[in-house]
Amino acid sequence: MPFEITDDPIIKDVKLVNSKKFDDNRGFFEEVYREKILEDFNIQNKFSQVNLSFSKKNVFRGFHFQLNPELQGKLITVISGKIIDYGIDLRKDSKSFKCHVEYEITSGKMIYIPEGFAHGFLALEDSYVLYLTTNEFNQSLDSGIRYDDKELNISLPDNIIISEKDKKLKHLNELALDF
Ligand SMILES: Cc1cn([C@H]2C[C@H](O)[C@@H](COP(=O)(O)OP(=O)(O)O[C@H]3O[C@@H](C)C(=O)[C@@H](O)[C@H]3O)O2)c(=O)[nH]c1=O
Repeated sequence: MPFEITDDPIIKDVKLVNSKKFDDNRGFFEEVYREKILEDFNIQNKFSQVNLSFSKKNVFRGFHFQLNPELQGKLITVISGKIIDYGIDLRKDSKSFKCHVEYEITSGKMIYIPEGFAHGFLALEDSYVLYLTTNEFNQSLDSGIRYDDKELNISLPDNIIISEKDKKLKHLNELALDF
């Protein structure tokens, strides 16, 4: 089995994936995506887009989500560097509504954040982050929550670097969600 896949203990739909790494004197090999195996573990396995971003140490991107009818589930990994990845459950009928997960992700580890979640990450080092999304990007449906919203119970360091766009995001209680 090329992957070890586990559920988050609280928010079961969030999955942690460890890839089997084949090291040899040339370097290493590992699989990033295999349709059938993801399906067996209830990870939505039809992805429409693959993204790569580079973030300098202390950059925070988030907390982002795409609105209906083009929600985005995300399968996230790190090519080099180290991030803390966050997923916030925004599904109104979920027992874990407004709860979040946070995991350190490095090369060889992946996290699946389902549709109906906001997503963000903090770069603990200069980091290349690669992620697949279940729907294509649609700027008119792009949305997000302010990084410092107290309701989220997520405390980020004071020295984070964020985009002008992310500084202007709204608080959770100002957003109309229909997930
Ligand atoms: C996300 C995205 C952005 N863009 C463009 C829009 C903009 O001009 C530029 C930078 O966009 P952003 O500032 O939104 O990039 P960024 O802050 O990295 O946004 C990403 O953050 C992480 C946490 C996610 O979960 C992603 O889904 C996405 O929202 O890239 C695309 O063309 N396609 C895309 O899929």
